[in-house]
Amino acid sequence: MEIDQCLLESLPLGQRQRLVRRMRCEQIKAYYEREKAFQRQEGLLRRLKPGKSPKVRFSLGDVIQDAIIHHNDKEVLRLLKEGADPHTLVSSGGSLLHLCARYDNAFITEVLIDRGVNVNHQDEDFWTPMHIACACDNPDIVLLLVLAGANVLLQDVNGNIPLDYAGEGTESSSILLAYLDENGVDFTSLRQMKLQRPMSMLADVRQLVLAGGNVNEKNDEGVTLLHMACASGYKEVVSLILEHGGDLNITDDQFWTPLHLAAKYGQTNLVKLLLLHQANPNIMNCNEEKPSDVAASEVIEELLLKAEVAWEEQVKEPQCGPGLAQEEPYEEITHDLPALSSKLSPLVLPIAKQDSLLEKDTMFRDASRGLCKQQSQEGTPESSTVSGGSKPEQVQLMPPAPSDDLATLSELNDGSLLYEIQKRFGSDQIHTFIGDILLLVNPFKELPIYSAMVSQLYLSPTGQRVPSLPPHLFSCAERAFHRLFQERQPQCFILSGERGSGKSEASKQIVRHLTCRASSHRAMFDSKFQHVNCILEAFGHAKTTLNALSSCLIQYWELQFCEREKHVTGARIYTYMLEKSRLVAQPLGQSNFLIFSLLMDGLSPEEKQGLHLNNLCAHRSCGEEPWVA
Ligand SMILES: Nc1ncnc2c1ncn2[C@@H]1O[C@H](COP(=O)(O)OP(=O)(O)OP(=O)(O)O)[C@@H](O)[C@H]1O
Repeated sequence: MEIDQCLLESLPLGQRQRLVRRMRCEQIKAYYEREKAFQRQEGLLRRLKPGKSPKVRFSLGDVIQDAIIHHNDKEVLRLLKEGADPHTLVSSGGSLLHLCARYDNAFITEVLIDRGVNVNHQDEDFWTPMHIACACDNPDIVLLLVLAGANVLLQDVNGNIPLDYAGEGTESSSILLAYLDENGVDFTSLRQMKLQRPMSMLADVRQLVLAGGNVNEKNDEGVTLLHMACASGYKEVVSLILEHGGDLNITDDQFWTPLHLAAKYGQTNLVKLLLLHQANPNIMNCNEEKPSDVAASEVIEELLLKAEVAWEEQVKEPQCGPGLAQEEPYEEITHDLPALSSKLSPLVLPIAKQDSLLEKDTMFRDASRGLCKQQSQEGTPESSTVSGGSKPEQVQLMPPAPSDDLATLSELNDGSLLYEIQKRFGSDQIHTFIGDILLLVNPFKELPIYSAMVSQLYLSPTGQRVPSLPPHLFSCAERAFHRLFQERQPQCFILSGERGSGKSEASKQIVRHLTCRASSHRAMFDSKFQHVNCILEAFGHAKTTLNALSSCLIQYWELQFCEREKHVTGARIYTYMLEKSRLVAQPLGQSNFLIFSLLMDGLSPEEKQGLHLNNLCAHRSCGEEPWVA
């Protein structure tokens, strides 16, 4: 609408105003129409470009691993065509063939062999694909590898050949035995071959000694020849090193002595030999464990405990002379080493995690034994509530899975996240990492995953996640604990979720785990926390429609730590923001603070009478809800 300025000025004021208002309205209308048209155009463009939403991109190497694991063979072929490298290495240092062997993917095994992938590639633990195929008893893969010319005599880090992992009577072992037989390899020569490793180490050490070398030389991690020989059970090498000034009590960077390693790896005779040479059984490693704490068998543990006592006595009265050496001459102990736990067979874990699982398995046993010991020593009622009885605690922890950290999933959208969480929940995996955040789904049932023994398992010297253990609240507690010292900043946990989602339970577990760090005062802390929780729950919790024990207060816990020894030394609790209004008015279907119901349940009729609490219905502030104990 165009208006001549002179004409406008000549008009009376009222007319002028009306005209200008009309002009404005038309301008605004035009503006809205333009905007609408613009938005329509934008929407159309967006629909025409559906791929524009932000997406996480993974390398071809990552995607092909996932496709192999899930037997998505077409996808593997497509990725190889797109340029994915068939020689890609996986996290354990193994090849894609290792993955195929583990997940029984025969089709892709053939494809990779055709593409020239090294069938004898060894991962960090020197496992070849054949080792894995045998351990998982995947005979198709064993056969394909044999036909492809794989070397069936390659030894892993423990000197085991694939046949050592093939269960007796399995198809995999039959294939290998037939193959070895055809090639004229008998068991005597196999045994000789297994002896080669200690023999070559013995020859190397002899040469070193002859050349005047130092047998106590350490590598980058502080490990000496004696550590290696003890862990592997090479007795002659150990004897030779000891003859030439080997330091029995030398520690590596993690403060492990040769005795620790011999004990941990079940080398009974070496434990005995080292003790006879006066190895100190009381040295602690970085986890504050003595060799007896990491012993792989009861025989070893007994030997070490006896030696500890003898050592202490000798320190007190040096004239008594060496304990064990005088009492018993060295004799070989011929007993079977503890077999791999059934947890490792059938193999459900990436091979690189086997050793750490074995380690954890030993820890499970140690922790339960240690706990029983602790209970019998303490014998207090509080200590028995920590683990609930003298028999070893039941622990149910799942093996690590790709979905442990949802941030690493190749497909990230609402659907895939929900699917994974539901799947995990179905197998009682209530904890899941999403990057650094821990997601916890309330199971509404007791799971054996919060015991003191599990706490022990999650203790970590650095606060890093332990790859062989599944996501857990205790991992987060460990991280915070270590960051406290690394960053010298107070740490806090933000527990967020709707009513009844499990925040209070989670905070209790975190505090309980951190008290594991309280060293010798642990039982005292546990008992104090239980008492504090009773009081908090009584005065700060009430029944709501979603939660029979809903917290109506905000709590603030403060734990104090000793910096030098990294132990919890004290704890204080402040209670902030009590929902005081609940005292006089409760929402529909909810009750007052639990202390009232506890009073009603606990008081004798006389006491009730004294407090005029005879007729519950007479007290308006008690609400209509029945009392909850
Ligand atoms: N990790 C868990 N394992 C087993 N049961 C759990 C767990 N977490 C919570 N629960 C169950 O769910 C109930 C409610 O949990 P909790 O009181 O911790 O929730 P909340 O988030 O603190 O609720 P509110 O916000 O109402 O205080 C608990 O009484 C317990 O029965």
